[in-house]
Amino acid sequence: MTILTLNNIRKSYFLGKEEFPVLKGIDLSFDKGDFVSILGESGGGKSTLMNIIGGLDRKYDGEVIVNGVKQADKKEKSMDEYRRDTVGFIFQSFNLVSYLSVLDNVLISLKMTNLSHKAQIQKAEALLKQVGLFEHKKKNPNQLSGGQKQRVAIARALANDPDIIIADEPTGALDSQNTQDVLTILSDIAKSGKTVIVVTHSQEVADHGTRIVHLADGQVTSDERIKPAYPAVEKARDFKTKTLSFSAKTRMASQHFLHNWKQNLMIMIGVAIGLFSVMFFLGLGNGAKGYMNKMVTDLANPNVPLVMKRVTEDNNKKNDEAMGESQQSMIVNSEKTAITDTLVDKVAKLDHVKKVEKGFNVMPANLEVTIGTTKEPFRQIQTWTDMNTDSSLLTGEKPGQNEVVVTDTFAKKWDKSNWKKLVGKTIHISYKMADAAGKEVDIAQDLKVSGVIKGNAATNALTMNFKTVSQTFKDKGLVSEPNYIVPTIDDSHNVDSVVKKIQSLKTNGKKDFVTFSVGTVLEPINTITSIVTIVLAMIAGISLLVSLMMIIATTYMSVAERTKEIGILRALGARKRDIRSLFVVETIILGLASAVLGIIVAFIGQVIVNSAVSNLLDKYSIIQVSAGAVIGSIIIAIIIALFASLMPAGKAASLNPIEALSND
Ligand SMILES: Nc1ncnc2c1ncn2[C@@H]1O[C@H](COP(=O)(O)OP(=O)(O)OP(=O)(O)O)[C@@H](O)[C@H]1O
Repeated sequence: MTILTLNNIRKSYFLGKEEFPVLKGIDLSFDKGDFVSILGESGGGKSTLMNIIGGLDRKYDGEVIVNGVKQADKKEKSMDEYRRDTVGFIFQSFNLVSYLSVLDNVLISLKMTNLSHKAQIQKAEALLKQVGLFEHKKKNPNQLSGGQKQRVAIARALANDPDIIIADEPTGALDSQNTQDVLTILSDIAKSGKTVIVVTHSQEVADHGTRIVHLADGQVTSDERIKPAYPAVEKARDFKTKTLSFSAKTRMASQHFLHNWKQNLMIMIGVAIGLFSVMFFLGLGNGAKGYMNKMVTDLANPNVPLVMKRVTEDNNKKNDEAMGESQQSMIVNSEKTAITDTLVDKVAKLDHVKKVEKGFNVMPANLEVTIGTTKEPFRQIQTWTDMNTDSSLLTGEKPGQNEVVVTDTFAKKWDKSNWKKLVGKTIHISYKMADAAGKEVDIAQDLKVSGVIKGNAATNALTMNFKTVSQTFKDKGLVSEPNYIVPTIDDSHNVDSVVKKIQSLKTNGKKDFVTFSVGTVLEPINTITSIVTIVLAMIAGISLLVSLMMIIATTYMSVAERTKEIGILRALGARKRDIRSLFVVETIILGLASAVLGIIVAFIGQVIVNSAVSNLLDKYSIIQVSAGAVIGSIIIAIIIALFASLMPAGKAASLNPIEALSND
């Protein structure tokens, strides 16, 4: 019963335009249960013919008819399917995959079937029993003798239960005992109804078969039957072949990754250093920004902007320019800067404004504080509002009615060591203010010290509550309306929008207010920190480019080293894209492993640095690696790996299987 027919097969190789005909019209047919030896002189075209029969070579003229079906389109896909389904290869040099165990080598073929994982293992073990190697299933090919290797290769060729077994000099590398063993197995295969086609130089091998075909100079010179073909056995296959599954490819890729662990570890360290540095610098930027923000917001509440009367006549002036003029005018408490209740209401009615506090900030002439023999000039009188935070108090409390908060400079001048005792004492304050008409008014009052804040040479202020100041001014006939107000905003996210609204409030077409918030101070700090952080992270990121090159180079090297393996996989029926994904998946595993290593090192580094500088920064964590940076580095690692694998994996996929198999 014919399984394979070759009709007028012709094949030439070309060197430039010169044609070298190798097969010059081969007509042969092969029966089921036949053990055919193809004998011939070296260079006669035997291997070329085998490559055509095995579906590795598509560039020939003539017809190959398998099971009555002509190989018509000779497309890559149908040839892959043909190799997977119909033929099994046995090579002179065994061609086992070195990093896979004996069992896994047999399983490669079975991974291209729809058998369950368990059934695949059972079948692989049964095949290994059949060739007498079950006990060696866990060994690696390099732990086997030549004869044993060839028996593994036979088990692998039989795994898909193919109709045709093609063996190219299967005993060429074996001693006589192993040759006998292999020939017996091949005969048994033929007896099981399969067609065995063996290319050989050896008459001994040829005599073992049922038929000998002589090939010389690209033609069949004799076709001799020694014995009848073994009877065909009709046995339906209980599974189907299919393409290599993704999980099988991932498993193979991870097996190679582990096999090559030393080289991979080096690359991983390289990539991890890059990722670690990027994460570390971003973390430092985060921490530094957080620390500076904390410092500033500890001093002043960011949710409470300062609102002053806009005094400039020019509506187009930007807020920051207009503010200078308002601050100048505030020094003397004039009607120009007074914020009337109507204006206060306008702000209070805005959305997200919880409450509005009134405040004063003035710079009276001859402002002086006396207690006992201690006399100290001050610069400003300001009022305590929500802008001040309780944490700014070194001791004591915020000022109540007829109370005042002084600076530690003053308190220490009074008593260097017991300065805190100033709280509760009464101090005498005197200063001069000009009234609306410009006439000087003398003010003198005794107030109780309620607390002490850190002195600030620039402001050097006495802090009272609004009512205390306003009442004093009212009693003296001075402007008693606040010269600034502080709205408290419900949520920090709304500060910007409320501030913008306040800046655009108008009376009779003229803008009412200018504003100042800590947020505006923080903005440039944050911008600069972000820029510095990004620049540092980018510099660190350059090492990632180096890693990229490193991965590309090593993957190319790996493709070169594994050329033979690629040929074997193609011969077993793996598609181009399976080869590509093997390399891509392995590089992605490498990228992910590097990211994990980088992340672990970054977190260890974070703990070490943070605890080292903890005392300097008041227990603040200066390195703060964010979840975003962690996720980002995983993504970067995957992108680098993907990018690095594209070209080498493409090269691997496009290798010609015949050339790959003949690679030494
Ligand atoms: N890729 C190729 N390009 C050009 N010529 C080739 C190529 N492959 C094989 N040939 C030539 O084709 C002829 C047949 O080679 P082939 O390998 O089929 O011979 P063979 O009978 O298998 O020889 P051997 O017994 O030594 O393996 C040889 O002359 C060889 O030089």
